[in-house]
Amino acid sequence: MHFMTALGAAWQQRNSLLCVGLDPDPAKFPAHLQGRPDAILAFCSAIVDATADLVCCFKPQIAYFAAHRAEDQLEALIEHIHARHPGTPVVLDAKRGDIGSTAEQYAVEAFERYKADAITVNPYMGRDSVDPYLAYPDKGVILLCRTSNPGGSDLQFLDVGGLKLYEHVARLVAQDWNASGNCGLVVGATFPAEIARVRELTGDMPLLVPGIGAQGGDVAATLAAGRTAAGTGLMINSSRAILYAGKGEDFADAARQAAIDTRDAINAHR
Ligand SMILES: O=c1ccn([C@@H]2O[C@H](COP(=O)(O)O)[C@@H](O)[C@H]2O)c(=O)[nH]1
Repeated sequence: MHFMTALGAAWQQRNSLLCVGLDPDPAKFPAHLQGRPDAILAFCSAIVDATADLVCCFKPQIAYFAAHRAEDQLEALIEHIHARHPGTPVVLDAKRGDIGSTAEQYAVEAFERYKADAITVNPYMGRDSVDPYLAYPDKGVILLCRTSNPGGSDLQFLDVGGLKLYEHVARLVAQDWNASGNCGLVVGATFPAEIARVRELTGDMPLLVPGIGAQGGDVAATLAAGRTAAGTGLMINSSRAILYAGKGEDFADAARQAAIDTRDAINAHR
């Protein structure tokens, strides 16, 4: 199924714009999982099973798996999501960016090895570095635009001929790169004014919005700036605030409650 079709269905059927980010840090795992060789998979699967009915997508961040030589557990986790929670899109947060021949390998890794439904990509090496991902028309290609970190302003706020660089990226992607209708953009919840500007430039393009929860982004301002007329258009990510809501054996129940609270806080402003 096309990523955008699956995302649209998840928004409607789950009545949720919440994306749960899967950033497993073994140092923060509850004691009973510590030391298990499959701890990352066990932790993430429990979070997924506890929250799947509350989300429009999951976003595993590849660094948290690769850093612990746990790519096999990432593969198994995505297989688990597709098998147990069909119709739940998986956005692989990899922020890839390289010349075309290398990008082809990254695209195979994301879409064929991991079977992700979408990937985050850094657009700053230009169109030919993104084409290998766009060549999979059913897969989502979510390009960094206005990132949530303070240092994002160093480059993304530069003036490039009357527009800020992030505005240029938003317009370029919306008007040129999105021929297959499979592009989205990353815009941080920490910058609601820029969410509004990106929404203005891109129509109803889906926006992946990290930065609520641990980074302190404002939910109400995010919704006011970024929701579409249909009250959707956003994948609002929270990772640490949900994953580590509890520290004990009931960590998945605590994560579920945190996800319910976050989904409801988002829905209160749709
Ligand atoms: O601009 C960006 C792009 C990506 N991220 C990623 O989102 C999550 C945020 O985690 P929290 O614990 O909810 O802060 C993480 O995987 C980042 O790599 C981002 O924060 N900002």
